[in-house]
Amino acid sequence: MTAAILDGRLLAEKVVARATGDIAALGRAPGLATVLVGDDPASALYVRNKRRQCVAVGIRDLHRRFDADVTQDELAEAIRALGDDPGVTGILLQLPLPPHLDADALLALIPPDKDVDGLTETSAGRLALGRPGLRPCTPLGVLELLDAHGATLSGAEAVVVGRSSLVGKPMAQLLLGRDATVTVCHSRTRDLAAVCRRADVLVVAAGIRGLVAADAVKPGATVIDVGIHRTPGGLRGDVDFPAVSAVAGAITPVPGGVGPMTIAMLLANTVTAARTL
Ligand SMILES: Nc1nc(=O)c2c([nH]1)NC[C@@H]1CN(c3ccc(C(=O)N[C@@H](CCC(=O)O)C(=O)O)cc3)C=[N+]21
Repeated sequence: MTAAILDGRLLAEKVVARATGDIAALGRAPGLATVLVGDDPASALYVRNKRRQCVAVGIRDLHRRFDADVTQDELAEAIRALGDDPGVTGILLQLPLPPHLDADALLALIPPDKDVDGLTETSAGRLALGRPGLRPCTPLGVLELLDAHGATLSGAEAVVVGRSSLVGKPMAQLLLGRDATVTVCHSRTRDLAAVCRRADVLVVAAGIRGLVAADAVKPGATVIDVGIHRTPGGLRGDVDFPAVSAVAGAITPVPGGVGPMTIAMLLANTVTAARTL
């Protein structure tokens, strides 16, 4: 079998087109404040892509950049100011931060209704309790990919590999919200391959290159690869793509899978936040 390729670039274009229409209907431009600290090249690249796409759909680009040695207090003051600014409808604090900064304390300063990344305690609590709120972009993008493919989630066996606050945990909760039977695996999971083999829907967000091999995939399963690793041969994911695509029913490529969807859902969340503010 050769798996169907779930094209994240194509689907992202559709989500972006929808956001563009929604912004036109809104009648006023949302404003997204991206906050970048230091000059990690990967973070700088992601933020640049986010800003470029914002501008393309009619979101005002309210970028703030800080040197790597910025103090907690300076950054806190800046985030508070963005929170108070009515022209700022969304705030994204790019992670990771340099080790001397307390990311949780800074995230806590983002007003929940401007939390377009869905990472504040309030947003996480709303998701955990099944209440309306802003959801983290990457898991939301994964759900869009699954829906566009026509994957059945209700009653399905879903396995999530990874338990981060950014992806694994919210992913599991979103899948639960869609009535999947959800198992979460992590670095201490005994016989990872055996658990993964149960999955109809397998979402891999472990941050370990090539972690999931063909023997961890049930024939016909839908495999979503959230990993992203820069190698001499190009970008690779957490899934051994050549081997797994011979077994799976559908699979996301890296690049061109989940990554573009993450940015598209940020734009969608920015529209949602602007509408409710
Ligand atoms: N507060 C916060 N929110 C985030 O959403 C966030 C973050 N911090 N920190 C880092 C991760 C990573 N992330 C990606 C976004 C887009 C691509 C993306 O567009 N990837 C392209 C390839 C781009 C490339 O060439 O590197 C693709 O997969 O096709 C990848 C990764 C968002 N993150």
